[in-house]
Amino acid sequence: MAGQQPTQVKLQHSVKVPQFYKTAANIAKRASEEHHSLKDLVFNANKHLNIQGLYALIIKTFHHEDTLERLIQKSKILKDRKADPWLIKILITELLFGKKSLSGDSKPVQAVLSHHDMFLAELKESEKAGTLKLDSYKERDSRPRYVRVNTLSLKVRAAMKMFSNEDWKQVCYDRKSEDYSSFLNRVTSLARDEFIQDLHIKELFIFPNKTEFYRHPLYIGGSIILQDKASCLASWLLKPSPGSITLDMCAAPGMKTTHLACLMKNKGTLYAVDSVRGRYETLCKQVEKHGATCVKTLCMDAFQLEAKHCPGVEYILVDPTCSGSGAVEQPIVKNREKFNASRLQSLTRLQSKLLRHALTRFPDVKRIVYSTCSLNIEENEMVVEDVLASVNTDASDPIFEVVDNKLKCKWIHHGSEDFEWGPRCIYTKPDIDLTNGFFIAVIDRVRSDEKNISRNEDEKEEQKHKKRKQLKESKI
Ligand SMILES: C[S@@+](CC[C@H](N)C(=O)[O-])C[C@H]1O[C@@H](n2cnc3c(N)ncnc32)[C@H](O)[C@@H]1O
Repeated sequence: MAGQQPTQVKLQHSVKVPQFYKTAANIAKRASEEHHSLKDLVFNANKHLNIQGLYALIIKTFHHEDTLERLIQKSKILKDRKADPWLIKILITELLFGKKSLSGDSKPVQAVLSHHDMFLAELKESEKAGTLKLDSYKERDSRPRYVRVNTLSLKVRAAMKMFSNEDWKQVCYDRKSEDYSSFLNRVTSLARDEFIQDLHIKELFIFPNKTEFYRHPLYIGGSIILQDKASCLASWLLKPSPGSITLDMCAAPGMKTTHLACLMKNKGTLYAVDSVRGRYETLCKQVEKHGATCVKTLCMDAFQLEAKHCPGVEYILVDPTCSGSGAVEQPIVKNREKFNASRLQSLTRLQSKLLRHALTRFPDVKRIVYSTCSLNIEENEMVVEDVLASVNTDASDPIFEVVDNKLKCKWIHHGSEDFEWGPRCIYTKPDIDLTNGFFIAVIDRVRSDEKNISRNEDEKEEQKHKKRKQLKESKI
């Protein structure tokens, strides 16, 4: 009997590190060292894995990164071992700050387990000595919790009432006369049982940092959405009118799409496009969950998108893939030079191409919002400058212009003064605005583009001709 035991143990304990941890380590490494967007990497991971759990474990690893590096150094766990340092960090995080257990017979798991007592003792000692350093990463995320009411299923007043019935106390102020700095002071001093309506976006409520809403019935039922204020501002500044035709060119996972549908009161048509299948599927789920019935989703490359796919588009949101350098949950780039050299260039190329496509392919468009969650001028003002210069061929009589936005007097950070129109854009800054870092430019058509219109007329004529020819041929 005793001889059978090892076989049973082997069946339960794999000698391989579970795929979940390997994926987590790989994503953490790429997000940290190459500065890929953490959210993009997680969303694009193998969909058979628990995506939410994966994201949570990586975030926890970043939260504790300083501590983990100290433990690795003190334990010498990596010495004489070929193990991937990120895998070791992920495993220690799971053991100390996550599930608090690890299973399997793989060498990295066994190595981490063999240091368990030492890790615990070390943590205890630093805590006693008061030297348990708070991670810089954790300190950075002092943002409050933003809760956007899905006005397609719940009125703002009704939501206020529901929260008040749950014993939340609403901080009241006069939204018309309040200045932005005093408002920010109110937000920073929210008590644990208080919430406040946002100064700019009336459907947005602000709760204290890290208030848990994932199990709240309003969240589960799709009546509230947990969306950072900076992200809400992009759709809010585009403000498509109800009944209009709008295009969300880089839509997944759909946070801004569902907000746009609310602003349009589900009237008109909102085309929501994304080219990555997995992300597109999430977009469809979000649209359905939040009752955004005016949305038509399209899984396609935005560069293939022409006016015939979404006729009459008046408003366009261009929110492309970016470095995510403004996102608070994004780890600090360790190898900035490597990142700058390789990735920034390809990102800015993609961003310019998408914005140019939005400006030149849709003859009825009157307003475009370009936004990124990056604080790099290369991905923001420089992209806008580059595209406007190529589209406005006659600089003295431009077709498109960056215009002032509704935040003019109630905002602190604007775009760079190195660009004549820079101060008309806005930046949100984590330490000031208590949001993710974001850039938003509102671009209006100020005159029609005759060349483009005539080209479109030509295209229409050509299509009519083709149809007539096909009809003739089918009759013969
Ligand atoms: C920053 S995310 C958009 C976030 C989204 N607007 C939201 O608020 O939830 C950028 C998206 O652009 C998509 N994307 C990138 N290049 C694209 C292209 N050529 N055509 C369509 N979608 C593209 C990516 O798949 C990604 O989902």
